[in-house]
Order: sequence, then structure tokens, then C-alpha cells
Amino acid sequence: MPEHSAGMAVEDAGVFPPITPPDDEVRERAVARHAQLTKPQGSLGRLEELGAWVAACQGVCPPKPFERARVVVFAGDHGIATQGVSAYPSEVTAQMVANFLAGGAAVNVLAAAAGATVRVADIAVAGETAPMVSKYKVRNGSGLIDREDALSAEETAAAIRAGRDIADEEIDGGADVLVAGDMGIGNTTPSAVLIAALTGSEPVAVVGRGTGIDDQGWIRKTAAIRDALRRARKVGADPVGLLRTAGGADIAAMAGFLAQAAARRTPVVLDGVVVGAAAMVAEELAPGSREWWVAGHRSVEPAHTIVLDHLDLKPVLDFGMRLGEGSGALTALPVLTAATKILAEMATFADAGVTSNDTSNDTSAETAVTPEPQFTEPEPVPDPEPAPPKYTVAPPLDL
Ligand SMILES: Cc1cc2ncn([C@H]3O[C@H](COP(=O)(O)O)[C@@H](O)[C@H]3O)c2cc1C
Ligand SMILES: O=C(O)c1cccnc1
Repeated sequence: MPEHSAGMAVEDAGVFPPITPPDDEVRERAVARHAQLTKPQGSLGRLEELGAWVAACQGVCPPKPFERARVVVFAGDHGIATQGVSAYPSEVTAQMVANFLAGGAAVNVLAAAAGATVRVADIAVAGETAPMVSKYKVRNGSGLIDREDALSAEETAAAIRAGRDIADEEIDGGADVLVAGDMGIGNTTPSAVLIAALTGSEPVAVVGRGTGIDDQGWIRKTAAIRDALRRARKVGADPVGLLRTAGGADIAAMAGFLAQAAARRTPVVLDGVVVGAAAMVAEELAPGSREWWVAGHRSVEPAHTIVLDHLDLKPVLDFGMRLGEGSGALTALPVLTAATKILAEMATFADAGVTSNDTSNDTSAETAVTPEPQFTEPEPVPDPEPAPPKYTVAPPLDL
């Protein structure tokens, strides 16, 4: 077991303190501020709601634009990848970790574009990775979930603990918004199993094309999900039991990370189906965590829509994306920044000397004589002769 989890009782890793929601009173202040900004009421739509959410999370209105957005990519392999459920081989996972470190992956580009920085954590890559990313490694690949448990009880606890410790490190280091990303060939299969187990869905409802499997791959993947679901039945809806039997170390770490972020009152932008599966488990571990998350996007993977419905989260973007790595969340992050800056930087009607239609603070109304109505009801106009129809139906052609 990695040193960071030494001394931690196995059964405590998945125990979280009660999650307190973002500050509703501040959210209301943000809504009230929106009404004073120089724009018609409600005209910035969802942007207004997102800005109020950021304010409620930060407990301050106007909210502060993010200064340290951080994405943590949780990497891990999955035994089930050997069963032909992915369009790519497992070795790609370690190769992509090297690509992340070299700055060449989508996550690097999208993070830079959104003003975020990237951390990579090897939780269960099959094979060696750079020492700087392997501090929290739990094992080399998780088990073949259609015939064995993904993890032992100790490994499950170590993985959840790893995610919690990583969230703590990032928040203590000043992160003010977090993103979890995934990298692991085969990981959409355990994700689908967890989502099906927690929502009572059928394998065919949760199976997706992942990296782009063909129809034969789809059949193999559906069978793998079915078999893993059958094995997972013994643990019911127990979240830690599900991570152990049908999840994997990387997904367990993500679940710990997402719940710990909520426990530490730090907002999170969720990504696609893999992070979504971890989020569903995290919500079971620490109910109420979902209030600290915004759904960055809707992934193409069908199971992701099931997650969004289950957690009652409305995605910011629906871009037809299906990559993972945190890519959808990072594409949405600038929208959150824009929403925050609207509340922080726009002028109010009073500041800008723009006439508002808000009379709630207008004391002159009490002393004024009845004002002249600006618009009067028009006199009723008598019905004119019915106009002839503009277009008439042509008579049938006599052929
Ligand atoms: C080059 C490459 C980069 C990726 N980055 C994320 N994924 C994503 O695709 C994989 C999940 O799909 P499946 O379950 O079908 O294997 C995971 O590695 C996920 O992170 C990638 C996949 C590949 C091939
Ligand atoms: O939705 C995702 O995050 C996703 C989809 C396909 C492959 N990997 C990740």
C-alpha cells in the first residue's frame, strides 16, 4: 500500500463528513446583483445562473475570477481492455501519460486555452511511469471485472484515499476550481457498469462506442458489462463495494477527489462519462456533493446522459465530444470564467447612469402624483370586411 495511506483504516477511506451546500444567501445576492447590471432582466440566460453558482460556492458576491484552475488527470489501466472492448491497446495509456508530460495532448492545449494547469496522477497504469506522477500508484492495472474484482478492499481504500489526498494537496496549494480528467484504455466499460448498477439500467442502455469500437466490439463490450453487472450484484448499491468489484483504482481515486472537493467547498467542473461514473459514486459516498459540481458538457456516450439525469445536472456544452482527459470540462471552463466576470466587472444601472426599469428602490413613487400613463389602451376598432384570402388553392390539374 502506498505510504500516504499508512495508518488509515480501510473502512474510513470512503467516510466523508456531511457536505454543506454552497451559500444560498450569497446566491440570492448574486441574483439581485444581476438585476442591477446594465442589461435587460435575465438577458444573459444560463450565464447568470452559472455566475450565481460560482458566487455561492465562493461565499462572496461579486465572485472572484478563478486564479488557479487545476485539472488532475487520473490514469489507470483496466484488465477488461484485453477482452476487445476498446479500439486501442492498453499500452496507449502509459504512452499518453508521457504525452501529457510532454504537453502534446488535448488536455494540455485545452487547459492552456482555459488558463488551467495540468497534473497527472498514475493510479493504476500497467507499467512504469515517471516518478513525478507515480507517488499515488495503487497497482499495475485493475482486475478483469467480468470475472474477478477490480481491486482488493485495501487497494480500493488506498485509491479513494489517494484521490482525497490529491484534492487536499491541490486545494491547499490554492486551487479555486478543480477538474478531474481520465486516461485509461478500456475505462468506459467499468464506467458503464457503475452507472448501470446505480441506476438499474440495462447493459444496452449504458454501452457506448468509447474510442470507436465496431459492431463486433460493441457486442463484446455489452457482454462484458452484463457479466460484470452480474458479479456486482452481490454488493448492491454499496459505493465502495461497487468501486472494488466493478470499478478500478483510477475511478475510485476520482470518486474520492470529487467528494473531497465538495467537503472542502471547492467547485468542480465535471467532464464526460468516466468522470460522470466517478461522480455518481462520489454522490453516494458524500450526498450533496453534486451541489459543488457543474456539468461541463454532455458526452456522446449514452451512459453520460443517464448520469446527468440521475444527478440532475444540466451540461454547459453539448459539443459531440467523446475524449475524456477533462477535455469537455476545460472547454466549458471559459464560460464559467465569463459568467464570473459578468458579475464582477459589469457596471450597474446606477454606476453607469443608465435608466433602469426597476422601481423597487424608487422612493419618488410614494410622493409623486399619479403619473400620466405612458401607453394608453387603443380604442377598439370595428371589424373590417373579411379580406379575400391572399392565396387560393389552385383547382386540380386536368391531365
Ligand atoms: C490516443 C487516445 C487518447 C485518449 N485520451 C483519452 N482517451 C479516452 O479513451 C479511453 C476510453 O475509451 P475505451 O473505453 O474505448 O478504451 C480512455 O483512455 C479515455 O481516457 C483516449 C484514448 C486514446 C486512444
Ligand atoms: O465521455 C467521456 O469522457 C469519454 C468518451 C469516450 C472515451 N473516453 C472518454
